[in-house]
Amino acid sequence: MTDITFSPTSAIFERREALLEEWTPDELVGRDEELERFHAALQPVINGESPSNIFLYGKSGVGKTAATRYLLQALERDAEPVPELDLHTIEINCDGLNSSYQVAVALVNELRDPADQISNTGYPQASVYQFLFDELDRVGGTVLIVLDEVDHIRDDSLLYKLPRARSNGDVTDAKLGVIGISNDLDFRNQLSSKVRSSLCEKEVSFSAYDARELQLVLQQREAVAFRDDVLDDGVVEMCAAYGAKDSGDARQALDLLLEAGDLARENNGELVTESHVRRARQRLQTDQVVEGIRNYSNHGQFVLYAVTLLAERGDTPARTKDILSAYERVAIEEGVDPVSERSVRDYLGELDQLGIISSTEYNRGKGGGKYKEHELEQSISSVKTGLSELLETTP
Ligand SMILES: Nc1ncnc2c1ncn2[C@@H]1O[C@H](COP(=O)(O)OP(=O)(O)OP(=O)(O)O)[C@@H](O)[C@H]1O
Repeated sequence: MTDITFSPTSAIFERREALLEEWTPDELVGRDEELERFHAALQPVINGESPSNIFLYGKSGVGKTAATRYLLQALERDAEPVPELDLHTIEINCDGLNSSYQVAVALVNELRDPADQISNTGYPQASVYQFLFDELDRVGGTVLIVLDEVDHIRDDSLLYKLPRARSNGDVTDAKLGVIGISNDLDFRNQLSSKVRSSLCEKEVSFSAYDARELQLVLQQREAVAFRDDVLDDGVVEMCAAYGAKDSGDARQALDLLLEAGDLARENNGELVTESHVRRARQRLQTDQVVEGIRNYSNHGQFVLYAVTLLAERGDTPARTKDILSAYERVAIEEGVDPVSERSVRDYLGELDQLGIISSTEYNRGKGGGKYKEHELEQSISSVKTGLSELLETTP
């Protein structure tokens, strides 16, 4: 291998990390309405009253976690000089902690000394709850517990117990407030009414970002992340417009700006242009497609592989019956029983919906019947990258 060297390049970025997920801005822009309602719901805390339980919901990347951290930091700062207020906040992400039991253990451990932690098994549920209530009383004062991705908890016993702990007399010395956060818009409706009424005393819904709000978010990061005047006119507006059209997710809009900056840097450019944004978007979409295929069911992947084989031979667009025969050969080679024709049609429908293939229906007129033709919507190489794990095991 020839000598490879790395030398720092600094024409584009000033602080690239300001575009990464972990970076927390000092000020949260574009969320005025949400912040106002959330702020009002937290007001009892600073008044020394019992906190309300608050439920935040909205799609992914709309600033729920960021808003929570931002407001709780401000609340902690303003509570500090108030002598009669002793405020504690705890944040737990419930992703990966799938039961009330596991979340309760995580909360106990968060409140306890590192030397005094408990394990995830071996105690009856009631004992773990008792540990938790004891810890809360020991800490005392006002305790706000943030349960991010709360919809990952499969049973609702903790969600019933915790918000009512004080009124039920389980906790006497601490004033407790639960802040539940969820991306799953159905979660709230699926809760039993008794859980809903206590967990969701105050609700704050977070709307998807529109293009104007995304522009504010991006401009705030641009000022920190990029060198002066490196972004060409229209770059921020374009990222914001794509972001609003795709999903209204700030994370995706920030990723797009980062990828555009990376592309400009890879090309040794001195400016990030709209053309970089377009290419960055294509790259990110390809990444998403590859990821989508990777996580797709086995038979779905076999059907897609059949379409890919036909595409490689130049036989696409192909009719459903031809894909069906190709799929059956693939399944047999893989040593699995093929699924029914009906299921293959369903997979083709799903792949069309996902934008991985495109399907067109033809009608041959009277007596001729209808038929469909399918072809890949994505490049053969990105589809094969997505199918790579399957292809590795194909004899
Ligand atoms: N208004 C904003 N101003 C600045 N950055 C923001 C804003 N909203 C979101 N972000 C950034 O976008 C990313 C995603 O935001 P956040 O994690 O708060 O979303 P969320 O609604 O909690 O969704 P998820 O559950 O998917 O995390 C974070 O990096 C965050 O810093």
